[in-house]
Amino acid sequence: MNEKKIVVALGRNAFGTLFPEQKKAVAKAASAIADLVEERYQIAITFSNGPQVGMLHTAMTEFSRLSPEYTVAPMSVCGALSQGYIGYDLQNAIRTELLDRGIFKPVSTVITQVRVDPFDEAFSEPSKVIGRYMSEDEANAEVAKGNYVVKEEKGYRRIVAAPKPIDIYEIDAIRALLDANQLVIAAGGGGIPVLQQGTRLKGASAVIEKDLTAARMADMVDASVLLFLTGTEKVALNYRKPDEIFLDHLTVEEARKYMEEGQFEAGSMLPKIEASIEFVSACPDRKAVITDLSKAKEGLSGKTGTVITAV
Ligand SMILES: Nc1ncnc2c1ncn2[C@@H]1O[C@H](COP(=O)(O)OP(=O)(O)O)[C@@H](O)[C@H]1O
Ligand SMILES: NC(=O)OP(=O)(O)O
Repeated sequence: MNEKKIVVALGRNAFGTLFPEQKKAVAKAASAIADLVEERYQIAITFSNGPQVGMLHTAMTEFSRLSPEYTVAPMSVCGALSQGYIGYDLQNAIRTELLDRGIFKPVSTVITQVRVDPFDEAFSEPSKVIGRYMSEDEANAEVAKGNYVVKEEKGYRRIVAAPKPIDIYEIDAIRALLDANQLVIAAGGGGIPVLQQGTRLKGASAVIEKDLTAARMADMVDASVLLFLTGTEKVALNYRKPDEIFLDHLTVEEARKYMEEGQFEAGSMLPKIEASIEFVSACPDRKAVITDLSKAKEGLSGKTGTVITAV
């Protein structure tokens, strides 16, 4: 048996946003995961939730406006809803894909809480983009409700705080499932952000960057590979410029240098690079791989993707 433990971080293109869209999209992710199961990896999966958590929060807020007997759902609850709803579609799709290939392997989703620091500066500087694009009028309405928005090329988006993940409360359950060679989906959407108050965990109004939680989880289960399945086959320098070049390999030192040069876009490629640096720096045998969702197997075997190693 291949003893390699890997953590796979599935990006937004694995899901789409709306219910039917997501159901269709997860089939592709399920196929990528099944390929890795066939290679006999022990796999923990985490996933994006930015569009969905925004959609759920808007829906729940509107619902409470229309039916005042229902209270507004806090962002942490919407994070939990998104974990359950995306996890459900994903575990179902993976189960079917595996059975169609003649493989029986239990797949489960763990509702996962992640500790954040109440004094994290992110709480006073919202930066995490969630939900769909909005018109200027819709954006103004959000601001009037006390929410934050940012203007992007294609319109306005909501932004929320993205505190750093510190600890994963359900890590023992995740480890136990991995050790039992079961497929585990955990810390979806970066995990539900919680503040520890004695024995109580209080949901925080935030959405954690899932790339950073993926690195935390990969470290805590002592994975040898952290695999980001996203929308690009390789990381680029001079992204989308005439002199764009795609990278096969990055050392931590090179990655830090390019980060300082501003080569990686905030909120998209930058957190993957930061997460990769954090994960591989802790142990020289580890590697992080960034590649396209359709190239999972090739990325892991070193045929494509950008590999990040300590040296
Ligand atoms: N330097 C870069 N090299 C390659 N892709 C980049 C770079 N900077 C930004 N990107 C864009 O970032 C995307 C990945 O970020 P994003 O879609 O936010 O992540 P996720 O797939 O985890 O949801 C890529 O598909 C690509 O379009
Ligand atoms: N939680 C999170 O990082 O989601 P996105 O990848 O969709 O931004």
